[in-house]
Parts: sequence; structure tokens; C-alpha cells
Amino acid sequence: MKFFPIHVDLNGKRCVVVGAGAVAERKVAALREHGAAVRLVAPQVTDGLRKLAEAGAVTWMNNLYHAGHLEGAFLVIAATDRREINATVVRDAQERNILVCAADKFAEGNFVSPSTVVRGDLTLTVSTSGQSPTLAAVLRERLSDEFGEEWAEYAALFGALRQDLKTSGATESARKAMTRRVLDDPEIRALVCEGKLLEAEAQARQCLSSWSE
Ligand SMILES: C[C@@]1(CC(=O)O)C2=NC(=C\c3[nH]c(c(CCC(=O)O)c3CC(=O)O)Cc3[nH]c(c(CC(=O)O)c3CCC(=O)O)/C=C3\N/C(=C\2)[C@@H](CCC(=O)O)[C@]3(C)CC(=O)O)/[C@H]1CCC(=O)O
Ligand SMILES: NC(=O)c1ccc[n+]([C@@H]2O[C@H](COP(=O)([O-])OP(=O)(O)OC[C@H]3O[C@@H](n4cnc5c(N)ncnc54)[C@H](O)[C@@H]3O)[C@@H](O)[C@H]2O)c1
Repeated sequence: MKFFPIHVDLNGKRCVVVGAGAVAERKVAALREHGAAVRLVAPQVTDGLRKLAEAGAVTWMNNLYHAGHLEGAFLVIAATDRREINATVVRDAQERNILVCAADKFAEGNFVSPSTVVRGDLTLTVSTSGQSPTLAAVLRERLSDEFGEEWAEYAALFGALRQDLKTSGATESARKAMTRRVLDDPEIRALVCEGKLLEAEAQARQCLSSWSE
């Protein structure tokens, strides 16, 4: 199956998780990190999820699932341990045009979550299109080793440079070439790694200005 990869803004969006076991706990944590308003539907919850509900961080519907739980949902994750319930959630969601992930049968839903490495505004994701989550996790570990924490600052530097370049009047192809030139400069990268961000930025600007001279 070919899934179209996008990065979605979930801020304030109603997201429904059906089931409240170990898988739901991981999914709820990820949804909350992205600002979603989580509605949790299950008769039994893990201790961690119960605490979140008691703190008012998620809305817990202490019931067996019914379609009414999907009211107002932007996205839903079917994560019960009952195949027939997950299949019903998927069908109900698709009838209502709500994005849905089947945690136990990926091909049934219309989205899957990738493994991710987050470095500030830089997000590296791996998906095997549902074929092997463990392979995705192993590749995520490799990426995490290769792209250390300094990549958050490095990416921020390129964000700032791009803003400048956009107002510089340079053509798109020149901007691309200039950005690549900064990327190819090992000294700039070394300065970022050493935490010398102002020096890195100055050198990057120097690199850009020498181009236009
Ligand atoms: C990436 C990650 C994100 C996350 O969920 O946060 C994620 N699964 C993770 C871990 C993981 N999941 C499973 C194991 C046990 C080992 C194994 O079975 O291989 C491990 C490994 C572990 O725990 O280390 C079991 C499993 N997973 C799915 C099924 C059902 C099925 O096959 O359809 C079953 C079998 C259940 C059963 O047999 O009962 C389904 C999905 N899991 C996905 C994502 C989506 C596809 C991602 C892709 O495209 O590759 C998809 C399709 C739907 C979804 O959940 O979005 C996260 C890695 C976090 C990280 O470490 O980076
Ligand atoms: N997608 C993934 O990454 C992934 C990883 C591992 C397992 N799984 C699959 O995810 C599913 C859930 O795994 P788990 O370990 O979290 O299960 P679990 O047994 O810990 O939790 C199941 C939850 O479903 C709830 N539930 C059962 N019937 C319900 C109903 N009718 N309405 C509402 N809630 C109901 C239970 O109350 C419980 O909260 C399993 O099918 C498992 O095979 C998915």
C-alpha cells in the first residue's frame, strides 16, 4: 500500500483513541505532544492513562466503543485488543471521512505513524508502509546516531539564512546553490557542533556574501 506522507498540524484537533492499553498509551503521548485534544474510549485504562484522565489532560469515556464517540473527530486510532471492534471503528470512521489508523491491521486504515527523530524543526521519519515497525525502529536508531542534537541548531541556521536569501533578490537556482555551498562547508558545521552558533552564522553569511561579490 502507498501512503501519502504529510506532516499534519494537530493543535486543538479532537483525536479519538479507542482502547487504553500499552499501544494506546504510546499513541496518546504522541498526540498530546502535538497539541491534540484527546478523547480516550475504553472500559479499562493503564495506570498512566488513568493519571492523565484524572489530571484532565485527556477526556476518558469509560464505556465500550460506539460510533457516537467519533463525534467531532479529526483523526481516530483503533487500538483495542479486539479485532472486530477495531474493524468497526475503522468502518465508522471511514463512513464519516475521518482519518483512521488500525493499530492491529495496517492495511485497513488510511494512515500509519512513522518512527521519528526530532531535532528542533527538523523531523526525520521512517515508515515501512506498515510492513515492519521493528525495521522502522532500527533505522530510526541509526538516524538518531547519525543526526545528533546539534542538527536542531544547524537546521535553525538554514531557516534564518533562507529568510535572508528570499529577500536578497537572488534567483531560485542561485539560492539553492548558495544554500548547498553553506551545507558543504565543514567549518560551519564544526562550529555548530562546538556550540559556536554566532560564529557559525557569521561564517555562513560570509560564505553567502562572497558568492554575490
Ligand atoms: C513506528 C511506530 C510508531 C508508533 O506506533 O509510535 C509504529 N510501531 C512501532 C513499534 C512496534 N509496533 C509493533 C512492534 C512489535 C514488533 C513487531 O510486531 O514487529 C513494535 C516494535 C517495538 O515495540 O519496538 C507491533 C505492530 N505494529 C503494528 C502492528 C499491526 C500490523 O502489523 O498491522 C503490529 C503487530 C501487532 C501484533 O502482532 O499483535 C502496526 C503499526 N505500527 C506502526 C508504527 C505503523 C507502521 C509503521 C511503519 O510504517 O513501519 C502501524 C502499521 C500502524 C500504527 O500504529 O501507526 C513504533 C516504533 C517506535 C520507535 O521505536 O521508533
Ligand atoms: N500499532 C502498533 O504499534 C502496535 C504494537 C503492538 C501491538 N499492537 C496491537 O494493538 C492492539 C492493542 O494492544 P495493547 O497491548 O495496547 O492491548 P491491551 O490489551 O493492553 O489493551 C486493550 C484495550 O482495549 C480496550 N477495549 C477492549 N474492548 C473494547 C471496546 N469494545 N471498546 C473500547 N475499548 C475496548 C480494553 O479496555 C483495553 O484498554 C492489539 O491488537 C495489538 O496486537 C499494535
